[in-house]
Amino acid sequence: MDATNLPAFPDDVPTHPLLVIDYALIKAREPDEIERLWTAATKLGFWYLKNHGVDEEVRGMFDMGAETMALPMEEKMKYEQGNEGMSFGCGYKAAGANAVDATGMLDTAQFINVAKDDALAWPVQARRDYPSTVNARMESTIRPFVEGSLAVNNTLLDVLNDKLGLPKGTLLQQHPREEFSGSETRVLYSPPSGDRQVVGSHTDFGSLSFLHNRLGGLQVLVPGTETWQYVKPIPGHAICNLGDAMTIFSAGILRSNLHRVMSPPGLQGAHYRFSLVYFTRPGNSVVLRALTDSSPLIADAAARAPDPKKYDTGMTSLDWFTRRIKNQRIANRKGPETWMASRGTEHSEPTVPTQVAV
Ligand SMILES: O=C(O)CCC(=O)C(=O)O
Ligand SMILES: [Fe+2]
Repeated sequence: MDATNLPAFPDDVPTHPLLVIDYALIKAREPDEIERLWTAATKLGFWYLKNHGVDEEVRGMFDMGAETMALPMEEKMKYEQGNEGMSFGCGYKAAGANAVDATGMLDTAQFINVAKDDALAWPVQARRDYPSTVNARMESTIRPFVEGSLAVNNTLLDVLNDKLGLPKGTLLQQHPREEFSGSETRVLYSPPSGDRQVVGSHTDFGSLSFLHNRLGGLQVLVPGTETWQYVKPIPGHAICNLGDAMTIFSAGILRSNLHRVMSPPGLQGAHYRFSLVYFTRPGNSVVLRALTDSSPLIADAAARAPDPKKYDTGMTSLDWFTRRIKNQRIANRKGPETWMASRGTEHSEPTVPTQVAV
């Protein structure tokens, strides 16, 4: 996709302004910028990130996505992720393989997902095999993008760790580089889809998503409102959002907000849409529960939570991820209960921390 030939995001469509966080200042542990990140992470769980330094790798990944999506359907289907949630969601996902709502409407997005474990182990195959277009760019494009995204996400986790009052490195220990996990990179591809949902309303499954949008279409449901609002892509700005694992670890202090993808608005809606994400997810064996033993702030939030059981899931990260992936596959649908079984932390009330001014 040549980003320079795309129409601009329309002026007359309402958007939700995210806070712009400067990664260079976060890396320098600048206190005011950390405070702004904390505000974004606790209030909406979405923010723009500028100066992240991964732009060149992002361009290569969009090319990899275009090359992969251009393969014959028959070739892509050899790598389809399957209905078991077992191949940890990795590989290719055909359009219409997932439900977008409780009625079983079908999604319109194709995905190519590459596991972090495979990108880092290449040329050794750690988890599964991929189309030739992925293999061809594993070394030159995918591994550098994964490394760059890991550096950014790990820095953000480290800063949030300290703000949550956790002992140094606690959050990073939930995401060991060497342990297999659901961490992956994804290129999404969708045709003009009119009023249909491209990706249904969801919270992200893991900890932290590092998203790159060129066309609009991403929408968030801002807490306290009932209307979906577009997030406008800004060149050079990534969009970061927190996932369920962070809400659970923090007993609701950090927010994993609902979002979905629609066709891009205005003239953009006539174009095929590509987007790119790196998802940081906890190690497979990590049990998803509030880190109450490690932080008084989290212990206090858990004690005040209306339904503390929500933050003691009894599930490992692998179980959580498999449950969500599997129950959104249309082939596994029995009825609306399958959709409900695919849901995340979206029904949690936010727990406002007592000791922190926001
Ligand atoms: O394509 C986008 O803008 C968002 C994709 C997304 O939310 C996801 O893959 O989880
Ligand atoms: Fe998402």
